[in-house]
Amino acid sequence: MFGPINDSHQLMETKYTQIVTESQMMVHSIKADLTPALARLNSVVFQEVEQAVSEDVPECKDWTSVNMYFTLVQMVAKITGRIFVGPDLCRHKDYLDSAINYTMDVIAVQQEVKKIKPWLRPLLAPRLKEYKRLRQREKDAEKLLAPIIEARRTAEANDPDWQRPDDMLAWFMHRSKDYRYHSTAELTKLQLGLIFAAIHTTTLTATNILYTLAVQPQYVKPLREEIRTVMAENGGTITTRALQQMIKLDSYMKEVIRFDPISITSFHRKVIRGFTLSNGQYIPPGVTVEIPAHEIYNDPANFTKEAVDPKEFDGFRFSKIRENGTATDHARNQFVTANEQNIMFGYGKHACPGRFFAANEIKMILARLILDYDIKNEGDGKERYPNHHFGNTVAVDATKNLLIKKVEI
Ligand code: HEM
Repeated sequence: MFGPINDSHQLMETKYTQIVTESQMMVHSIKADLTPALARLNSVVFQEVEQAVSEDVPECKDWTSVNMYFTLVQMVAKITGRIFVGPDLCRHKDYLDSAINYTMDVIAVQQEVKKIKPWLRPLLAPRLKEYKRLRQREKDAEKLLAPIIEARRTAEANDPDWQRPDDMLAWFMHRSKDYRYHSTAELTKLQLGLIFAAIHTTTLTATNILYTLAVQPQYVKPLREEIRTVMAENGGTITTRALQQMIKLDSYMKEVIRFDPISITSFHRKVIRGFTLSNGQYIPPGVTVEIPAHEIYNDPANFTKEAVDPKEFDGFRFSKIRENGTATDHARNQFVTANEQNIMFGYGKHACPGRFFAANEIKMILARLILDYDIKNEGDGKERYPNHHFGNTVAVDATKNLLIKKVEI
C-alpha cells in the first residue's frame, strides 16, 4: 500500500544529488551487524566519546562561550566514524571534512535543483557549482577509502591470520557479494549515505537536548547523581548495563524531544495503492502521507491520568512510568522506542535502524558533558534558544553559543 519511504527520490532530488537513500544492504547491515555488536562495541564508543570531549571541548576553567552545534558535530563525526570506518580513518581530517560537510553539499544541490524548472534540470543541474562540488566530494571520499578497502581485500585474500575489523566498512565489504556491490565507488556511496543518515541527525538531537538543559538547572543535580552512581557501579565507565541503568537521563532526552520535536511530522510515505481508513476517508494513490508529531506528543489520551499534563515539561515523565510500571511500560517508554506514540525515529518496517547506536552515542556524550561541565545560556538568558521551523523540518539554531564551565570537584 505504501511506497518507498519519504518519497525520497523526488524529495532528495536523487537524480542529481545521487545520494543512496534506499539500500537494503545498508539497512540489513545496521540491523544484523551494528546493533547486535553494540554490546561489545559500547566500551570502544565510550573511549571515543572521552577522547572527543577532551579534544573538542575547550578547557573551560571559567565560563567559556562554546558553539554547541559546531563542537558536537566534530565529536559526533569522530565517534560515529570510529564505528563506520575504523580507527585509522575516523580522525583523518579529510574523512572528518566529508563526515561533516557531505550532508550540507547534498542539501545545497537539492535546494538549487528545486529552483530550476523540472524540464530544464537535466540540462542545467550538472552546470551548477554546487553539483560540481558534490561530485568532487564523492571523488575525494573514494580516494580516501580506496587504499583502506584495497588493503583489507589484500589482507583477507593473503593473510591466514587476518581478522575482519569490527566496523561498518568491513561489514559492508563482507556482505557486498550477496548484494552485488562490487566497486569501491559503490562502497563509498554507501558510506556517504550512512553519513547523511547519521551525523547531523545525531548532532541536532544532542544539541536540542543541551539547549533545554541550559535553561533547566534544576535537572542537573539528579541527572549528575544518576550518572555518577551508575558509572561507579560499572567500574567508572559507561557499559551497556550502565546505559540501561541511566533511566533518568533516557527520560530527559525523550521528554525534550516530545516537547521540542526535531520534526513536525514523521512516517512520510508515498501511497501506491489507494485505501480507505476506518472513518471512511479514502486515501488515493500518488499522495504523500505523514503523521503529526505535535498532536501525538500532546494528546492526553496517550498519557495516564496521574501523568503531568502533556502541555507541561516533565523531564522524568518516562522514568517514573518505567520505574512504577510493567515490563511493557518499561519497553514502550524508552528513548529508542518506535511505536504509534513515539515517532521520532519513524514507525514500522522502515523505522530508523540506527536508533540504538544513536541513542547510546547521545547518552554517552551527554553523560560525560553533564558530569564534567555546568552549562547555561549566554548572557544568563532564561529562555530556551528557539528552534527554526521550515516545512516539516525543525532545526536547532546552530549559530548559538552556550557558556560552559568545568565542574570543580
Ligand atoms: C538521533 C539520530 C537519528 C534520528 C533522529 C534518525 C531519524 C530517522 C528517521 C525519522 C527515519 C525515517 C523512519 C521512517 O520513515 O519510518 C530514519 C531512517 C533511517 N535511519 Fe535514522 N536517525 C538517526 C540516526 C541514524 C543513525 C546513527 C543511522 C546509521 C547508523 C541511521 C540510519 C538510518 C537509515 C539507514 C534509515 C532508512 C531506513 C529504511 O529505509 O528502512 N539513522 N532515521
